[in-house]
Amino acid sequence: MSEPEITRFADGDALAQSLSANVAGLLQSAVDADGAAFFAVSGGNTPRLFFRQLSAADIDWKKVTVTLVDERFVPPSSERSNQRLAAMNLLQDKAALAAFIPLYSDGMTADAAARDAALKFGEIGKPLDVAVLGLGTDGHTASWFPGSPDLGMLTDPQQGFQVMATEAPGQPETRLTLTLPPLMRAKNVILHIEGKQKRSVLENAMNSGPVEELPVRAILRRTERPLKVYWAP
Ligand SMILES: O=C(O)[C@H](O)[C@@H](O)[C@H](O)[C@H](O)COP(=O)(O)O
Repeated sequence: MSEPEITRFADGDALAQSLSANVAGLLQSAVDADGAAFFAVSGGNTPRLFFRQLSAADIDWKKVTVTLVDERFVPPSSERSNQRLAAMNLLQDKAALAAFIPLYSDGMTADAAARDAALKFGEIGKPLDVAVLGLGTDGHTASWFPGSPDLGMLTDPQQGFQVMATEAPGQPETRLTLTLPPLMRAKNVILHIEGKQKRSVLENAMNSGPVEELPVRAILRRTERPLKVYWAP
C-alpha cells in the first residue's frame, strides 16, 4: 500500500482554490491526451466551495463527463440529492457545458438504475480520470458504510459491478454507489476532508485494521497511484 500524500491547507477557502485548480488541470490534461475526461464527485456538505470554484475554471468542459461517486436514491428535486448538489454548485458557469451521468433514474428500481448508470459508464470507454472522495466520521467513503450487509461486495476488488444499490444502518434512504474497482482504477483519486475529527479518522484508517471497521481503508489500500489527501482543519 502506498502512503497517501497529505497536503494541509490553512482553511477551506485555500483548500478549495488549490483543489479546483489542480482538478481543472487534471481534467484538461485528460482532454488534451484522450479527447475526453471522466470525473466523479462526492456529495455531502464538504465539496460545495470546491464545486463553486471549479465551475469557473476555463477548461474544455464540453469534453468532460461528470458523474457521482454515490447518491441517495431520491429524485433530483430532493434536498438530499447529490445530483441536485452537483447541479446547483458544480454544473454552473463554465462547467454548465459538461455532460452529466446521474446515478438516480426516475421510474427505475435502485438496482435497475445502478445497471443503467454502469452501462453509460461503459459507453465512456475509459476509466475515471479524477475521483474526489469525501469521508464520514464513521470512516465511510462513497456509500460504503460500516455495518452495511453489502460492504464486502462493495469493496471487493474483483467483483464486476461498477455501480451497486446498497442499504446501510442509519441511512434514511437506499444508496447507489460506485464500488471499489472503478475507484481503484481511477487515474487520480483525491480525498477531500475538513476538520480535525476527519483527520484523526484518516490517521486511524491508515493503520492496520479491518475494512469493515473503517471502509475508507478499502481505497487507501488499493489505489494504483498514491491517493492525494486535501485537508484543512
Ligand atoms: O452522499 C454522501 O453523503 C457523500 O457522498 C458521502 O460519502 C460524503 O462524502 C461523506 O458522508 C462526507 O459528507 P460531509 O462532506 O457532509 O461530511
